[in-house]
Amino acid sequence: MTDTSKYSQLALTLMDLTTLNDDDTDQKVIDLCRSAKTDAGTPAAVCVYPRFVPIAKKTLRELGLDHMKVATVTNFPAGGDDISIAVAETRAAIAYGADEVDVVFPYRALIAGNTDVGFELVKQCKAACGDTVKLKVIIESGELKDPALIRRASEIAIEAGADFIKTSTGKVPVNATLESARIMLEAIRDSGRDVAFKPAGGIRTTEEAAEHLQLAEEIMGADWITPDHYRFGASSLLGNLLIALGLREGNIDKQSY
Ligand SMILES: O=C[C@H](O)COP(=O)(O)O
Repeated sequence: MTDTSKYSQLALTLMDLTTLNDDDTDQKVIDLCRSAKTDAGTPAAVCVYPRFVPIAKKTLRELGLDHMKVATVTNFPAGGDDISIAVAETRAAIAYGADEVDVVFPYRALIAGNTDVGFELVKQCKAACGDTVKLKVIIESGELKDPALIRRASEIAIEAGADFIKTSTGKVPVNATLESARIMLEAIRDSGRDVAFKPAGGIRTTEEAAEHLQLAEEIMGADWITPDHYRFGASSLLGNLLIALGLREGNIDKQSY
């Protein structure tokens, strides 16, 4: 197996196959779920807005893909600092049936020097999730910009109980970069805790996915990279991985998933 095939196959199984668009509909979410059934296996999860969690669960069940998780987003994408709103949205997402909740960290508050609100927001959202629902904390690294702030946000999220730390919403100019990924993976490694990582936003090509995976191998070791520890948040990567695996013909620039 070539490196390209190896990383493409691995990336596919690590993907949170995502649609988070204002014009999402039940049909678009059904089509997204259908696209998850490939000859190379399935992504780890689909990620949709909260109101689409029930249709995603139902569709995956009908497709025989119950093993796939349904993730959703809260406090998204603004990352406001009202803890009660973030917690209420997280509870509502769980009530809809979400297996995983991606909550946006109040990154603007951190930029303004407030470390407490981020800690408390993550802590209370994790308490709402309990042991069964995974909490992924989006630190919005492209807006934090300063490496020290990216490191600090990662540490706060980890200390407050995040199951995953995630780079980005995909809704700001700078999303997942290798530089931010390195800082966040090192924060996970240095914490000594069993916390996972999700680069998200702007990852479209097999080469970009492979570069992220090689970085994770360097910092955490190849054995660490499983769906319990690593996800790609991506809306336009699957088609390119399938082309790289020889399972789909086409031009990578034309892929919708
Ligand atoms: O969490 C996932 C991101 O919103 C997806 O971003 P993307 O559309 O750039 O792949």
